[in-house]
Amino acid sequence: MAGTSVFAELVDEDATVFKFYSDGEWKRSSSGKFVSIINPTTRKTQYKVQACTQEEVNKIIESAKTAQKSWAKTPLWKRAELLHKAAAILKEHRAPIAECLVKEIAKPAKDAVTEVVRSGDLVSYCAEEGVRILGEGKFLVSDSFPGNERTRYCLTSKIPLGVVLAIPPFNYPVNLAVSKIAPALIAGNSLVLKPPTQGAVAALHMVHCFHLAGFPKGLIGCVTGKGSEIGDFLTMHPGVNCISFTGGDTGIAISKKAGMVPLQMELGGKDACIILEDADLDLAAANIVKGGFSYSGQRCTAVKVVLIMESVADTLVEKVKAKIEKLTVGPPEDDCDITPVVTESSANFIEGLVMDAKQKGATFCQEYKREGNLIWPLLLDNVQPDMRIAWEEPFGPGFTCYQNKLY
Ligand SMILES: NC(=O)C1=CN([C@@H]2O[C@H](COP(=O)(O)OP(=O)(O)OC[C@H]3O[C@@H](n4cnc5c(N)ncnc54)[C@H](OP(=O)(O)O)[C@@H]3O)[C@@H](O)[C@H]2O)C=CC1
Ligand SMILES: O=C(O)[C@H](O)COP(=O)(O)O
Repeated sequence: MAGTSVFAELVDEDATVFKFYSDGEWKRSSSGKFVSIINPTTRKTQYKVQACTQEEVNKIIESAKTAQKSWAKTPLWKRAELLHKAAAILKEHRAPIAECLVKEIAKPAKDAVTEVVRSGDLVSYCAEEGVRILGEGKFLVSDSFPGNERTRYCLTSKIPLGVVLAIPPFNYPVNLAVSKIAPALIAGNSLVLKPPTQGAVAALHMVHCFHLAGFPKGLIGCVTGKGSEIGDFLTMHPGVNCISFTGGDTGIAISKKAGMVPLQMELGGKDACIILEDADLDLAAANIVKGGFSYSGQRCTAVKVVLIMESVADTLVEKVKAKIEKLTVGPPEDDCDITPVVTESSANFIEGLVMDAKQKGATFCQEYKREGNLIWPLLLDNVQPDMRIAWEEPFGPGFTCYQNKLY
């Protein structure tokens, strides 16, 4: 269970509020304020995390700055060894972390376990690749450019940036956090994590696995609080040397405010699947449904638009409809295919796109159905360019649009 056994020190005495991680210790915020994490299925408060203050953010960044100096001098093999250890601990404790993913973001139970295991594998992969890539350098000579003799030599090697700020989104709070943490650490940087509010408790458990692995004090910090409240303070902080962000339009705002630090931005999208006349339609239908509806469409890689050649469109739509009928809809604990979307505001946003499409004449292949945050899978045919859903990212169960006339 979350916050028990090796994770007991993450929670306060009454086991409801999770602490933040600073200078190698789990702490309560002096703010005395908390952020509630609402279970998308029950729509009740599941956990609470600390609403950290600006002073606490300053302290975490200061510790990260100090710790990074000696970490940069730590041999590569030693950095890799610690990462492999963290990966093993993460995988060993997959059950309680997966439970958090089920409760915080309604990820289907099996997929939640997969996310944690995959995260462990990614940490090990980064450790291995890091040893190879960072161990390499380049030797350049000067006579490659006209007019120059071979009288000068240049050696290049990769050096760390310093303090990396990592901000992942809710849909993979563990996997998209370690995909920032592991590369940053193996390269000799320190790391400050601001997890998404929905998914913060899973992320805190993951951070504890790095703590248990024995990383130096202060090298990793984890600050909790609403992005809208502490986000600007973090992203504009002079102690931050690099920002790695994954999420939606928030990334555009961060890019404008962040100033002269390297930015890594993985933002939203509108992924298209193109079906040609000679396609294997059974295979295409299976992949469209998998791509469009896994984790209820809340993946940046989800299939969101399908462009089909007119001659095969009707046959393919029928095949996709038949597969949609077989999807199970319900709570993540039952490992249903379609589970509640992450927040009520996400569900409202999705509903807004659907109603706009309805008003403008899209064909509904199923009846639209919603209960709380749970939205039944829906396929819209004959979507036209003036409909919002043709362009905006629903981040919800399917809404794969068939634009028969676009080919
Ligand atoms: N390209 C890619 O690889 C991927 C892209 N995505 C995209 O992510 C989006 C869904 O994720 P979602 O979590 O809703 O995205 P958001 O952009 O809403 O949030 C992402 C992160 O930013 C934080 N945040 C919010 N406001 C600020 C701020 N002012 N400054 C700094 N940080 C802030 C959030 O914290 P808090 O939760 O506290 O608000 C969260 O941790 C979709 O658009 C999807 O396409 C998702 C996965 C992969
Ligand atoms: O960014 C995302 O949404 C995830 O990285 C998607 O990963 P997947 O396509 O492997 O599920």
